[in-house]
Amino acid sequence: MMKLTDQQGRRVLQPDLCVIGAGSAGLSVASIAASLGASVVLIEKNRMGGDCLNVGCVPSKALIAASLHARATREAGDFGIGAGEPIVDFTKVHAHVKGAIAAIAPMDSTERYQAMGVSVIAGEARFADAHTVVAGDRIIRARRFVIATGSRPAVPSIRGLDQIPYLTNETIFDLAEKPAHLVVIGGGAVGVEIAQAYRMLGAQVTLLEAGERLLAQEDPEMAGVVDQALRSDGVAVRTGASIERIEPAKAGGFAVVLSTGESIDGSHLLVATGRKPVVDGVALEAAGIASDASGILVDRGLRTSNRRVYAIGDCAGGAGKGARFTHVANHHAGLVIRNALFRLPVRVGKAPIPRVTYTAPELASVGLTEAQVREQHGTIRILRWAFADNDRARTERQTEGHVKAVVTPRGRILGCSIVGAHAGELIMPWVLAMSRGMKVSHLAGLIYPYPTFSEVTKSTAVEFLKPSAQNPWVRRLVSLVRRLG
Ligand SMILES: Cc1cc2nc3c(=O)[nH]c(=O)nc-3n(C[C@H](O)[C@H](O)[C@H](O)COP(=O)(O)OP(=O)(O)OC[C@H]3O[C@@H](n4cnc5c(N)ncnc54)[C@H](O)[C@@H]3O)c2cc1C
Ligand SMILES: NC(=O)c1ccc[n+]([C@@H]2O[C@H](COP(=O)([O-])OP(=O)(O)OC[C@H]3O[C@@H](n4cnc5c(N)ncnc54)[C@H](O)[C@@H]3O)[C@@H](O)[C@H]2O)c1
Repeated sequence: MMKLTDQQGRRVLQPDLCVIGAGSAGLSVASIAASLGASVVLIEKNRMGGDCLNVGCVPSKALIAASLHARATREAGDFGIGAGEPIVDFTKVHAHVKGAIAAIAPMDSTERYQAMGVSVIAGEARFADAHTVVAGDRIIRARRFVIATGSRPAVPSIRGLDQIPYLTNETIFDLAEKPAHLVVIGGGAVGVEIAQAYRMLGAQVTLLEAGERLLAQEDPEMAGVVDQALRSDGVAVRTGASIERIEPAKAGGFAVVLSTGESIDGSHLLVATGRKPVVDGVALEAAGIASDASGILVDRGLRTSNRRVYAIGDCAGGAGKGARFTHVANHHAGLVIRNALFRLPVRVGKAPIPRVTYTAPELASVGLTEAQVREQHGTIRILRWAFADNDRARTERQTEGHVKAVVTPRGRILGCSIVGAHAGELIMPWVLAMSRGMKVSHLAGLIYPYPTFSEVTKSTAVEFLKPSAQNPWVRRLVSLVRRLG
């Protein structure tokens, strides 16, 4: 990489790629580019690993893992194992969550990236002009820039909220005590995952969702199973909840007052009402980069209004706006590499993107929901298979949930949703089939090991073939062959 100094003696770096933000998106693009021999500068103003490692996927899944152990202890009696109400030490649960972060952190560390040949700069990056980024005393004039500044919690304007010390995903994983009564505002992925985890760990939990149902992006039939699971775990789920105000309670804590006049007292408040892209702090305007509420505006090639600059991951808006997941950030990174380093044309939005909500049972989906399909397609077939009819699920007493696949009459897969144990793992054959244009009959024809949960895929796919068994021609053929001896 070329290094110069400017008139004020500041170092000027001239790498192939300058990446702003070392979260899932930025790290991914930096590591692939470096492995291909490109010179890369990576700038991070806070913690390496971004949200996913520090305040998102990793701590939430570690918390959920602890909560599943608590649940398993409660249910051990069903298997003939003496147990009972688990003793949950919240200090140790907190240590486990932090331990999970610490175990993964070296993978995202400055040291590892520097060893790969990436120049890592700790500091805030700001555009000085269309070709230049400044970070501390460094000036970076890269061939291409990638903005990967992520997203932050979107906090709604509820009267009195600013008077209460509320939690968001940025602070809840620092909690090392049992909340007497956790009130969660927002029934999206963050809200349902954390509400259920704390409930399974023994806390009283109320979940307030303004909409008519939880997990609004998901098929209502499948999200309904998660809703029921939360309720039977003892989470007080309140959909259609309109919050009037929040005020300090006389006995300490706070009271959430609904528009019905009902008041709900709580000790800890989690705000999980969505995310908004980080578009400030980078001086986008200095580089002629447009943004709006959806994020930094990009075209289908993830390029911003400044052709030398891409925006990827949670901060991408326009044609790049969609599901905000770590695997989407990684996918964006791959597209940018192809375009920036190899000049290959790329198009975001083509690949089927799976999504998983890590509740118990998990909810995983890919492609279109039934309602979306009914808007766009004529005749369709819905295939279902219940976990209760899977032998492994029966042996493990995990019979809750089902698979629902939406296919065309010719067997093209338009979408699949699975709610049940290991749904996040079980969705992958459906993702593969959709990505490669395979039909549902291909999934029916595979050999699945017995007894596995993955047989739910075979059973669902075989449902597609069942009407053929009733076909009079098939029956005539069978009787003809029988007569041949
Ligand atoms: C509670 C929770 C649980 C989640 N669980 C999952 C999950 O299970 N699976 C999943 O796929 N996704 C999950 N997500 C979503 C996932 O965390 C995000 O999609 C992912 O982190 C996006 O990566 P990113 O790189 O775009 O942004 P981020 O991870 O937010 O990284 C952006 C980085 O840019 C830095 N930055 C910002 N501005 C500047 C600047 N001017 N200069 C230098 N650095 C800057 C920030 O400090 C940050 O480190 C979860 C999110 C939350 C909140
Ligand atoms: N398992 C995963 O992959 C995972 C887990 C957590 C988060 N995420 C990512 O993070 C994103 C953000 O998650 P999220 O759950 O914060 O947002 P979300 O947008 O998915 O859900 C927010 C919910 O809050 C509700 N809401 C908004 N204002 C409200 C109010 N005043 N009162 C009551 N309810 C209100 C909305 O109706 C909505 O249902 C997700 O879309 C996803 O991309 C992914």
